[in-house]
Amino acid sequence: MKHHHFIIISLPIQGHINPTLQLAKNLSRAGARCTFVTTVNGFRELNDLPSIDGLFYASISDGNDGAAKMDFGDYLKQLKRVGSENLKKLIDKYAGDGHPVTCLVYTFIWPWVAEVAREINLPSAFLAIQSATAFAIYHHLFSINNNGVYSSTSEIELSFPIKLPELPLFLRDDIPSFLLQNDPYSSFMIPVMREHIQNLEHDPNPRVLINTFDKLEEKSLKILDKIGICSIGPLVPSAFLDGNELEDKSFGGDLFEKSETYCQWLDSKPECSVVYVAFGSIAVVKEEQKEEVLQGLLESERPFLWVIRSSKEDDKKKNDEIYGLNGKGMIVPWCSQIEVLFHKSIGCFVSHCGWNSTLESTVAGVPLIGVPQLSDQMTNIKMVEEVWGTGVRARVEEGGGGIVKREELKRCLEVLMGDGEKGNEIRRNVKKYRDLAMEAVKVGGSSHNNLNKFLESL
Ligand SMILES: O=c1ccn([C@@H]2O[C@H](COP(=O)(O)OP(=O)(O)O[C@H]3O[C@H](CO)[C@@H](O)[C@H](O)[C@H]3O)[C@@H](O)[C@H]2O)c(=O)[nH]1
Repeated sequence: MKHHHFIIISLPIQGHINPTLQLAKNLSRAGARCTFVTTVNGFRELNDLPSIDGLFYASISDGNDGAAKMDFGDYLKQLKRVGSENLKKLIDKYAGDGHPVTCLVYTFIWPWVAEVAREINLPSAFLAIQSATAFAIYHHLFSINNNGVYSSTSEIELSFPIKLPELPLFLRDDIPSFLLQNDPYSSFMIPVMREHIQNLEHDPNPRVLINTFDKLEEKSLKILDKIGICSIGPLVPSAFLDGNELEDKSFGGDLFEKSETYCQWLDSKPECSVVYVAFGSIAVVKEEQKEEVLQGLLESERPFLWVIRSSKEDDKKKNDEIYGLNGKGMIVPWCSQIEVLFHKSIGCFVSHCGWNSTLESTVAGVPLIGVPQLSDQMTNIKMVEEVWGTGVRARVEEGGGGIVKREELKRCLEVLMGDGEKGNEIRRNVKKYRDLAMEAVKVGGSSHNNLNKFLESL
């Protein structure tokens, strides 16, 4: 194999860092040199960075090293302006040090990295860290070649349902929320996604690596064939895929401090009895929603482990005081989610359905109850419920302010953890997709082969 040096670049957001860093680990293990890059400010926050031969770390300034509060739209413009100059300097530095960079890999929000690569004559690859289905929707709306409705402007009202070959019909509630003009993120996410898709369309040799696997999203991947997509997922620590307990047991690069106390508590619970609840690293869950979840969990009388983000020990104590759990459940500020999902006591995952959480529950074989909050989470739960049959979406009542009520959560828990036929069917599907995920990543599997083909193509 040619000696590669990849720069792999990610925003310091947990849902972006985890798959990106995992790809860097996988490429390093395959013999390449990889430098994982994020912003100066983000880099300071990262804990437990993995130490692996061939894996290095660096940061570039985005012009906001003091992390001053900024409008996100303005921040993205600054990131492009300052970040592209600093990225070029970093690449020059490595050339001078005798480690010339051979490929730039970038994730969501960094579309301009492809332009930097073109300018200095390097290949680049886009690492898509959401589902192929969400990506197929972006492609449908933004593609110039397909005359997408958002390809030149976002002023046009979308009409529903959105039809994509061989996929279910997508209604307003099923597409990534920032594609709707009244969404608070739409004004900057729509231009960014347009830039991503159209950059790939203008590239004579586009390369897209996506964190999914063929058998999970065959039909969505087929739609994306023309932009050089190949599935290389699930990107999760290898110990959970090959059963080698000794190495690679966590993503590393945590932005939040993990609690240490929950493992023993989980060990004390019967198999498949615990409800794990977590809403990822971005969504701010409304107090009213938290109260409904809490009451639903308490009334369902099942033990639960709930992540309520907070980095301070004080806040953790406060949580316990506020919620008065009396040992019925446990609230932690952060945990190693992948380890929790693989714990034998976990019976179901109440999730916002971020793409990483959705994939991790698939690999761990844990059924999902979706309480989507924003972004691609709506699309993910639609696929979970209607295509894969690996979970259910908790419904909100009309006029209910978008809040899932306690009765609905109890109903879903009964479906997934009770012994009815629907629950049995969901558990069978979960097992099927877990096995297919394991097949995809093993030597000779589709994701394993695709990563090798990518390396050979450079
Ligand atoms: O206590 C916790 C909670 C979460 N995680 C990890 O944090 C990541 C969370 O990622 P994800 O489930 O994708 O949620 P977000 O962090 O909210 O991710 C954002 O980014 C994703 C990728 O673009 C999108 O799919 C989501 O909708 C978006 O909210 C996962 O790897 C989890 O294992 C932990 O390790 N410990």
